[in-house]
Amino acid sequence: MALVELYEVHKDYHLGRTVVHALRGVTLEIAQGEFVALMGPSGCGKTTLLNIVGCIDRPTSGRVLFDGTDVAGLSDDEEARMRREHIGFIFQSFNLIPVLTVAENVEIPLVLERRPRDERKRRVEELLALVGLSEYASHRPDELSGGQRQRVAIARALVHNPRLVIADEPTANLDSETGKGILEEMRRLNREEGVTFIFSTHDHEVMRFAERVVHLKDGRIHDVP
Ligand SMILES: Nc1ncnc2c1ncn2[C@@H]1O[C@H](COP(=O)(O)OP(=O)(O)OP(=O)(O)O)[C@@H](O)[C@H]1O
Repeated sequence: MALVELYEVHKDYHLGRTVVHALRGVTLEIAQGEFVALMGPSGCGKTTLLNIVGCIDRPTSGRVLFDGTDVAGLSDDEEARMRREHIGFIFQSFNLIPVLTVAENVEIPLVLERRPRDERKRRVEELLALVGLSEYASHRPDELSGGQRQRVAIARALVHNPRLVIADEPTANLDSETGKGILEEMRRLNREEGVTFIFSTHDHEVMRFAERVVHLKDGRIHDVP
């Protein structure tokens, strides 16, 4: 059963009189439990596509279904609830809240879902251990390196057991060993807990971890022989 379905998705951006065709008819299905890498050169539309898959942005034309529901038919509130409960995000620019501690940043999705305090504490500890940041729980993001901040963002994306995690270049700011560890953890969570992952990358090394690679070029999916 497909978790996400895109049919003939186009996305145009208007810059003054110029129209940028960021996506030019993307049809893609992602099944529950898949581990998918989205590869392609800078500017080919990876971030645009991930934002549409994650219901952060809407297409100019075409259809997007999440778990069989046409996203176009949802109100803004319903769409926000779906994102909050079922999707975790990892961005290139970590998007951490600077006045909160590392543990509090990771806890946010659980607070939004009103999970009990004990469960929140346990999950946050588990996730910080998973990304190797247990001893930084009470630090603030500006006391961490870029790589450590991204690992906090990864812990936050996974903490509420989402069905889908969308990661825009999750390893771009990590050294190769740490990046490998993060991908192995993502793959483990994918296998053991059935979380579906789609992540973008430039890095061909990353392809070793993906069970499926989708190649994007000039806003279109293309097959690589
Ligand atoms: N908000 C926007 N307004 C105008 N043009 C945009 C906007 N966002 C993206 N674009 C354009 O759409 C195209 C696709 O951009 P996108 O960020 O999706 O590519 P990408 O493959 O993620 O690139 P990178 O790997 O460098 O992050 C590019 O030509 C970009 O300049």
